[in-house]
Amino acid sequence: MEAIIKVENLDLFYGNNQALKNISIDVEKNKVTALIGPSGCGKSTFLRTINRMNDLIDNVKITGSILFEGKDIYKDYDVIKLRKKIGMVFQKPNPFPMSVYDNVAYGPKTHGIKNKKQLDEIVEKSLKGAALWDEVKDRLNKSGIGLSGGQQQRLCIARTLAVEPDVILMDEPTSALDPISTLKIEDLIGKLKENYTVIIVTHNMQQAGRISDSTAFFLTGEIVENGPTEELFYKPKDKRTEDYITGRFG
Ligand SMILES: Nc1ncnc2c1ncn2[C@@H]1O[C@H](COP(=O)(O)OP(=O)(O)OP(=O)(O)O)[C@@H](O)[C@H]1O
Repeated sequence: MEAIIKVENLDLFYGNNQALKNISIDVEKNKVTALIGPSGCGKSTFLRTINRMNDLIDNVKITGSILFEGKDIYKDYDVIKLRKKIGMVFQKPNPFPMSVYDNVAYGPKTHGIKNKKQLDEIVEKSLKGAALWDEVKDRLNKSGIGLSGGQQQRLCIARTLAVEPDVILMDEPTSALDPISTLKIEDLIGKLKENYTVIIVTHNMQQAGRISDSTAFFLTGEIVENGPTEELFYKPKDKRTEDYITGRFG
């Protein structure tokens, strides 16, 4: 297996409150890794450490290391460059209040691409990559906010793809969506892993089972167990994992 991200002995404190405890995990390239666990166990906090989103929060202290392609993201990386390589999709679709086209072209433009033909190509490729092109190709100049919730979330995925990341972090990307839109995003995630590495926080264990190759089970800031999704679901090594996946708590 090829690990694109290696997390070693990661601790994170919000003030005096330790939210992540000695997290170590290898994330495999071109796979989907799901992060599961009860509310407040640190899944989102962990996801945010991977593209340094916690840097924006006061009073956060992080020790240990996260290596991305062998480089320490807290020491050897410029944060803007890092976020270009490691993109993020949030729980609630958050398109910018601008046209569908401009939503997708925004990232490449900020990274210096000005040529209209090149931008057109990026927009089309990204919308196709997010399985949205056919639905919006005739309304590229209409507002992104006018799309349905599921389309908005795919637009946000297209926006992320437009800057050609290697890794896509997703924080409960379907929790605000109806079942049909959810299945579309799940199908899409299955396709995305051909070209990208996906790490997804989900509350929905069926979803983790359906879409992920590996799963990490978090509990009170620690990873109790992680490994191939089937093993974790059907042959958990730790009693706490078994209790959680069989619905005994959480
Ligand atoms: N900005 C913050 N400042 C202080 N404490 C925080 C902050 N964000 C999260 N926490 C705390 O860190 C712990 C982990 O929270 P986090 O949101 O990472 O958990 P989670 O597993 O993603 O939960 P959920 O599934 O409910 O989203 C919680 O105790 C939470 O209260």
